[in-house]
Amino acid sequence: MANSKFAYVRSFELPDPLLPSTYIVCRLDGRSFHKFTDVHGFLKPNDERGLGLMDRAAEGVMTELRDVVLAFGESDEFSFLLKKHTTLYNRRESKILSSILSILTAHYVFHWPDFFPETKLQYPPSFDARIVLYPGEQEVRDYFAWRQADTHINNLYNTTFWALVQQGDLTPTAAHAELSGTVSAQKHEILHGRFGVNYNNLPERYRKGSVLVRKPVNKRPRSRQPPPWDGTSGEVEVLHVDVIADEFWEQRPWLLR
Ligand SMILES: Nc1nc2c(ncn2[C@@H]2O[C@H](COP(=O)(O)OP(=O)(O)OP(=O)(O)O)[C@@H](O)[C@H]2O)c(=O)[nH]1
Ligand SMILES: [Mg+2]
Repeated sequence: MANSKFAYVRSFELPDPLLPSTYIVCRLDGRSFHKFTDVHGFLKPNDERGLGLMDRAAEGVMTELRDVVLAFGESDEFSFLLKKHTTLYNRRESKILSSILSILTAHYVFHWPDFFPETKLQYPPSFDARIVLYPGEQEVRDYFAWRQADTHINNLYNTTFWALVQQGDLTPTAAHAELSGTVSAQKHEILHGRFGVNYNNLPERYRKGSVLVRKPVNKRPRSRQPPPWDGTSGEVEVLHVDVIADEFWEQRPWLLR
């Protein structure tokens, strides 16, 4: 057969399965979003439209890939958690990573006009992605706590920085110098004392990031047999929770099953 002479090249395609019974987390991050947000006139430090669009794109991922049970987003990044025993694409790393990446990017572009009706896309935005495997529940909990701590730290810094620049008329260099070595209480004090801003009254989405949670199936099966179900319904809920810590996971045990 004509084909057989060439078919050996297939053997160069190596399998890339992710370890079974581990938690798969895929994190995406906007490529050069410093420039992208500047070119498209995003408000500083937080643009409600931009963050809403990221949430919408992440929801697209969760709608298309039912095994994604949780997502957390801040700034230009989103992390997706797949259910522990997922068999999506036979757990092939490249398939899972590239699918999540392209679904999010496509939704970001597709929904752009809904969030930025007045702003034409000047060039195609893109994202990078990585997959990390976590062996147990504790690492998964700590992972999301880590990302959310990052949100708190960055947002407090950025909010104070831009208040000093925009309202305090400091140069960016002077604002950086003023904030250098300050702890969070001092930043709260600068915001409150000098600009009358109570940080805790800023929108939750800015301070806490966005959490997208797959809702559980509510229906009880007729028979006593456990249903052959994957533990999740299709519905996705968008939350802005204080801390993604113990209580959060205990209230939603299906996420780590
Ligand atoms: N003005 C504005 N900028 C934002 C907003 N969200 C994200 N950004 C920008 O996006 C950047 C995200 O940080 P990084 O991911 O570290 O930087 P990056 O330029 O995307 O660089 P790479 O990720 O390394 O490609 C921030 O530094 C901001 O410049 C927003 O709501 N408003
Ligand atoms: Mg980035």
